[in-house]
Amino acid sequence: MSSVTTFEINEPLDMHLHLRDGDMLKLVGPLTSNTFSGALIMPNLVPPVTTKEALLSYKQRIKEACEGDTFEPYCTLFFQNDYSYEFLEDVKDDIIGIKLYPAGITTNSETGVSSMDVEVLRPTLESMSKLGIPLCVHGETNGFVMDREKEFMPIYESIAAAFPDLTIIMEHITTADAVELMDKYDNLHATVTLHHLLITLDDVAGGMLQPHLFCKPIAKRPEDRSALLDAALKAHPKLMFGSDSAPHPKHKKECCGCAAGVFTSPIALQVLTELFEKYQALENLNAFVSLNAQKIYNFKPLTKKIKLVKKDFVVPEIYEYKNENVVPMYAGETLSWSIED
Ligand SMILES: NC(=O)N[C@@H](CC(=O)O)C(=O)O
Ligand SMILES: [Zn+2]
Ligand SMILES: [Zn+2]
Repeated sequence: MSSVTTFEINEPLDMHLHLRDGDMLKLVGPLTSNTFSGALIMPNLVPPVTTKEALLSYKQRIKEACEGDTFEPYCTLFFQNDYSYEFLEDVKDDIIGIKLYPAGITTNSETGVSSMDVEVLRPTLESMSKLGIPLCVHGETNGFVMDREKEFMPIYESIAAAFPDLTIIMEHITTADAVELMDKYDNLHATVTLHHLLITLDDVAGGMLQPHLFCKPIAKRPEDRSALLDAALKAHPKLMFGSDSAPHPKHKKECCGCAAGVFTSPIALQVLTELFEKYQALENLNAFVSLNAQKIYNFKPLTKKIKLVKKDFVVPEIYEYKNENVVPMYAGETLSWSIED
């Protein structure tokens, strides 16, 4: 049996990424821009990105932090019920989509929408649909934590049915229900993270509590992980890679009241390669981390070829810059694939 020792990924894209701001942005930005051709940047800053000025200046700060002529930040706005058609028309070419958060459901979502009623959301969604602006959604209710995504499925259905021309992305799906729903409406798509392909609730809380694996939505059951993994390994055309890499400083994770978010940027491509190799699905990896997103969002990314080699990579215990720091998933562990320098 021949075993693969090198693998090339073209134009890797991370379609759900948190880069934060200030020194944290300077710390984590390069850890994505070194290997990815582009990424969809989440707008949940404090305060969230809701104006053209905030959007353009954030994009500029990202470009500076990422020294990016080889990395494109695809920015998003934080959904509001009262965006006017004229405003959206004006900002359309500067964004890849708009991110909708139910109020208070996850990190920095306090100013999200308080009703998911289609009629309440209609004005903004109608304009987005007309202008061809995709809608990205954090799809969780405020129900029992393991059922929040499942309970959100009827809401996705109501939006998908009411706005058949609106491209909708169910962000960071974690359940078999969401995988199933994706095929029911032409306009429904999804991102899935690396960690949700790997872990279940058992890894988070089955033994000693693992704060670095705590995120929203919480990791679910083995059967959910299997459904996600099956869809990813076959590069289901409506599914894209979105790391949801969400850095929080170590003291906000290793404490009482741990912040939600798993930091995976520096290990994402190595671990994806390991995973797709393990299941003999490497031929589908380029579609999962790039081509599917290009088709769904209809764009051409910057050219970038990343070569992975089968060589041990010891994941740093911590990444630091000035007063900021962040602990990556698999800190201190050894991965079997590395990025070639
Ligand atoms: N996923 C998370 O647990 N946290 C994200 C927010 C989000 O994507 O919901 C963050 O911004 O920290
Ligand atoms: Zn989210
Ligand atoms: Zn996120």
